[in-house]
Amino acid sequence: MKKIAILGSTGSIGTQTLEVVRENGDIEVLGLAAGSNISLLEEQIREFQPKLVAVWDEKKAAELKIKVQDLDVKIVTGMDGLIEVSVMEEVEILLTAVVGMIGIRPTVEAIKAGKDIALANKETLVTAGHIIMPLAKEMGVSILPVDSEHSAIFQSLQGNKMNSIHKILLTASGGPFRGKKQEDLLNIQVEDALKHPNWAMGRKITIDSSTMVNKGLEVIEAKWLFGVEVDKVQVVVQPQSVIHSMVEYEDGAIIAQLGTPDMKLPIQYALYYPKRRYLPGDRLDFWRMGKLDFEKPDMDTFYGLALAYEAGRTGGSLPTVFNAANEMAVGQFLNREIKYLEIIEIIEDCMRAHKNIENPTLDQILETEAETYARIKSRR
Ligand SMILES: NC(=O)C1=CN([C@@H]2O[C@H](COP(=O)(O)OP(=O)(O)OC[C@H]3O[C@@H](n4cnc5c(N)ncnc54)[C@H](OP(=O)(O)O)[C@@H]3O)[C@@H](O)[C@H]2O)C=CC1
Ligand SMILES: CC(=O)[C@@H](O)[C@H](O)COP(=O)(O)O
Ligand SMILES: [Mn+2]
Repeated sequence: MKKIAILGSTGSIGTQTLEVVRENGDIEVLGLAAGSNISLLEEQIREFQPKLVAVWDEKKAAELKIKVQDLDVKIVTGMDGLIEVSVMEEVEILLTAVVGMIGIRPTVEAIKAGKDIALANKETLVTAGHIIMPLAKEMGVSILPVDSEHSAIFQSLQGNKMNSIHKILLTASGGPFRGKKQEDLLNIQVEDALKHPNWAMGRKITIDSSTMVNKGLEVIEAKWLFGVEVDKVQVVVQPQSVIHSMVEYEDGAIIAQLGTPDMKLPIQYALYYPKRRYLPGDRLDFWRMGKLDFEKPDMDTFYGLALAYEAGRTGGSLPTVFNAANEMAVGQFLNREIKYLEIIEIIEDCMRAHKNIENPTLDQILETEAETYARIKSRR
């Protein structure tokens, strides 16, 4: 039995991970963590019987304790709780699927404790990749990508350890507003932005896909996972989301991973790497698929992507500003406090105001996050 813990078990990736666990039957879930959805957590506890469960919200944790008092499970709270789950002694792989840079400290502590990381939580790598990747190397642990594009790149790199990457071709759906111009986006409502053309995902990443900030975060994520400069990562809009990403080698050969849009494949690949296992679900049918399209991203309209390249190229604390500003601005948009186009205006404003720190420590990253939040709050 493989032993895992999951941060963000009640979310889109977390629940799909538990489906993979259920379908395979040979993975033991020792720890779970979530924010506040205790009704789903109770169901998960009853089905998977973890030893330790972290709930961010203290009141909800107290309610959950009462609900599961008939079971042998310890409930912990807050950041200490998240970390306790992340470093559980018997856990081999920690799947990180919390949303946002809240995942940094648990991920760092898990690596220090020698756990392999199946990483969906891209914001952690975007902001702290310069700490996480060398630490993982030092500790001899693997960072296994779960994000679909990075899993595709990782799969396309298998058997090519001796060959250097000429270019990464990172595919993008283009989101629900592909082909639109700034003036078309003036009155976009939350419901419009939450309609992703191909993927069913959590709310924050769905908004990020619509602004193409998701692709920007993924460019920086690729920089850290695959050790390439951001300018070697070319974004290719592939509206059908059939080609999940590609690697071009020095001889011009391009190797890609294709499939239906189903996150269970990258999740399962990360959990069983390097083995492939049977996965139920739809297969690509080339006779019925229709045509595949390819486009250049419109970085004038979706200039959050251009800002991400700038942040990734500059490095230091600027990617933290890019990410933190986006996290808060997306939250405000989802709460209907700001207009859609303000998301990117806020990111740019925060980036322009920031004095970059070249090689920030963990504390400096968290201070930069707090300063960015304070700047955004002072706008109103
Ligand atoms: N969904 C997808 O298909 C993909 C997602 N990703 C990445 O994976 C990550 C998760 O995304 P997704 O599953 O869509 O997000 P969701 O919003 O669906 O889920 C987020 C999860 O994190 C939990 N959570 C939130 N805040 C805290 C906290 N403070 N402490 C503990 N748990 C917390 C939530 O708990 P609760 O429900 O109780 O609030 C929930 O379990 C993101 O970084 C995203 O970018 C990457 C590729 C694809
Ligand atoms: C499923 C996944 O990995 C998401 O990050 C997805 O790729 C979002 O799609 P776009 O950002 O390309 O619209
Ligand atoms: Mn992705």
